[in-house]
Amino acid sequence: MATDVCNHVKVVVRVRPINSKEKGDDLRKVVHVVDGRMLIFDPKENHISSFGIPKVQKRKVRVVNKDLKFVFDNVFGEDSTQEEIFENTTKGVLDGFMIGFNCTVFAYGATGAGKTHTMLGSPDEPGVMYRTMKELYKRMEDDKEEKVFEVACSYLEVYNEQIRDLMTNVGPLAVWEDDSRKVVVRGLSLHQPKSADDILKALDHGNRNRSQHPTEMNATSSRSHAVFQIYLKQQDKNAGLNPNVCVAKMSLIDLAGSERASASNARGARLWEGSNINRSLLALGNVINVLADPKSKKGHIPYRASKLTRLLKDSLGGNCRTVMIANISPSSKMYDDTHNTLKYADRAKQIKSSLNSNVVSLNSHVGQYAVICEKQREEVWREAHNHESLDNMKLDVISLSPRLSDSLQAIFSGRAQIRREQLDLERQLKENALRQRHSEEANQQVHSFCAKEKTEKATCKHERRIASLRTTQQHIHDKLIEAKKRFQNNDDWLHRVENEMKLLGQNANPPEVLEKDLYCHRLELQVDRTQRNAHFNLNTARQACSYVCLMHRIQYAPCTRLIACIAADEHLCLWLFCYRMVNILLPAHSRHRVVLTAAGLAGEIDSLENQELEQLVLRERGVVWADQDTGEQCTTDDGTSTTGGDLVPILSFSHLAYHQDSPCSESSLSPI
Ligand SMILES: Nc1ncnc2c1ncn2[C@@H]1O[C@H](COP(=O)(O)OP(=O)(O)OP(=O)(O)O)[C@@H](O)[C@H]1O
Repeated sequence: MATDVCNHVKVVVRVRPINSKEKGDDLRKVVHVVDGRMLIFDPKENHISSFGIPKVQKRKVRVVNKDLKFVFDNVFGEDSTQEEIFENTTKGVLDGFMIGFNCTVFAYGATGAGKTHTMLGSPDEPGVMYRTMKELYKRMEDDKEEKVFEVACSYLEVYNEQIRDLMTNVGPLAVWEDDSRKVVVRGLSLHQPKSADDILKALDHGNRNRSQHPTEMNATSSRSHAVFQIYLKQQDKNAGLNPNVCVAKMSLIDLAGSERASASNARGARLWEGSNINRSLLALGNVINVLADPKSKKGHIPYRASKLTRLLKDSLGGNCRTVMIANISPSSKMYDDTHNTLKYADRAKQIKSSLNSNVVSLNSHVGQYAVICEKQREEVWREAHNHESLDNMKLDVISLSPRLSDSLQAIFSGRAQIRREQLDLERQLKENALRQRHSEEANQQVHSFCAKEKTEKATCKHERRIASLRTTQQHIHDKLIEAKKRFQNNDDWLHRVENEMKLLGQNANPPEVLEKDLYCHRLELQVDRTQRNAHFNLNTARQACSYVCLMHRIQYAPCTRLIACIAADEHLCLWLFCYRMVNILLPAHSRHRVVLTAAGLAGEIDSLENQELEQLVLRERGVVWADQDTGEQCTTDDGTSTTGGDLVPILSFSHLAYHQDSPCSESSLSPI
């Protein structure tokens, strides 16, 4: 179903009716709609209709007929209705949207060709935006028994390469990509309409803020690209423990007119405006060209060339279902513009996109998604540093610095993500080891105290459990290896960016601003790591203590006094430490209270308290280990000695099975 809904970019053409300005002696129709899919541009004599005047006399403007045949997914003639347009464009796209695909519908065409009429319409004849929302609300209502929906929308314009929130009339706003490479406009307001009519009001409100100026072709010409975005989050109501959450974005875009500045006789500010419009439309065209070119390897898609293409990055060719509505006038007055629009639309028709639904199973595919994210981030990097542009342009600090800065941002957020995953996997490994050990212990105890029939049964159960735990362990190991590889890739990528930074600076020194950027990222990562390690240590400490207490039949409760000082980054020492503390310290002293302190555990224990605790620990260590041969040594079951640095025996838990050798073995067997 999904591939059916989403296997190509749909391109439709809408021909608007001739208006009064286009009815003149020297004008004629240059578009002949053959049927619902085909039109002829600048047709030969026999197709030409010349507004009721004998055509032969009226053919003054163009001598040569191009007679170009264009085929599109749909061609709508002059008398097409708003309803028809909606039914054949966005309505179909809504099917994909409802199952989690990003969707984009945009109206392209010269000034006065009918884009705003198509997208927005009028109160009497509402356009695609309103009808889409109405249909969306209807579908949500139909599905409300099975799903929980949340809708939000935003409305912005891109005017003179600046983004402005049309709902709040605030701007300029910055566009960037978040960790998962979703396009985000910083500071853009999101609204939660209750009904489609709310939307109509919001659109009306937003449009009053839109940049409009009269042009020769249109008295109320929109000089900006208006982007209306709808975000839909849905979740199955009855999906049990594994609910599918799906968030999709639909962008409905009324582009600014694509006319050439020379044709529109623009001057001054209007000329500047026009050149910005054309620049972004040209950038959009270039993106479409690359996406449409079957020979292109799609290595570099120039999304970054304009604000518009940056905004549409996840709306063209990527994980997105796209409909382009090309609006044209049938009049020869707009001959060149119409021809250009048709060529543009024809090009867009070639885009083939491979789509993925945004449905994410909450507890699966995380690793897979992380891999995809990494790949995508690398793509950003490549895009930002494509070699052609580096060779051709002199290294320009002003233009390249922001790109490198973006790359650093992407690299470090990827890095933090991988680190978090690694830490989580390590924790899972620990837990798994703990469970295996626990099972071993339980089995041993059954063997020591129970009758033969019971031991056989217990062994069987134990073996099954161990087998399953080992499988899980292997699985976690694999994931760790995979995370390691991703970290390596991230590292390579960072080195490349660092080299670029050096190239960009002088005497192999990166520009100061980038160096600071890099330093800040490293610092952030370090803080993040320390905090996570501290939490990790704390949790591990709790588990270790409860486990060790369990083994020694000590009640693990707040009233138990065990002092464990855990050095950040050395969580493995913890096992040794807890073991010693419980095994050695407890029986020798009557104070039994668990105090867990982790270095760097900011916020939980202030430094004074920390110091006091450390001193207390050291004092107690001195007392406890005065009994031992050497300060930090303890004897394991096989007679070898371990230190804090020699962690293998600790990790194998071998010493725990032999607590009878320890000074506290007897007392530890009886609850305190
Ligand atoms: N299909 C149509 N049926 C009837 N009137 C139309 C149609 N398309 C456009 N018009 C009318 O033509 C005029 C110009 O249309 P519109 O403002 O939609 O053009 P546009 O492409 O958005 O122009 P611009 O880029 O300058 O904003 C408007 O008065 C509009 O009502």
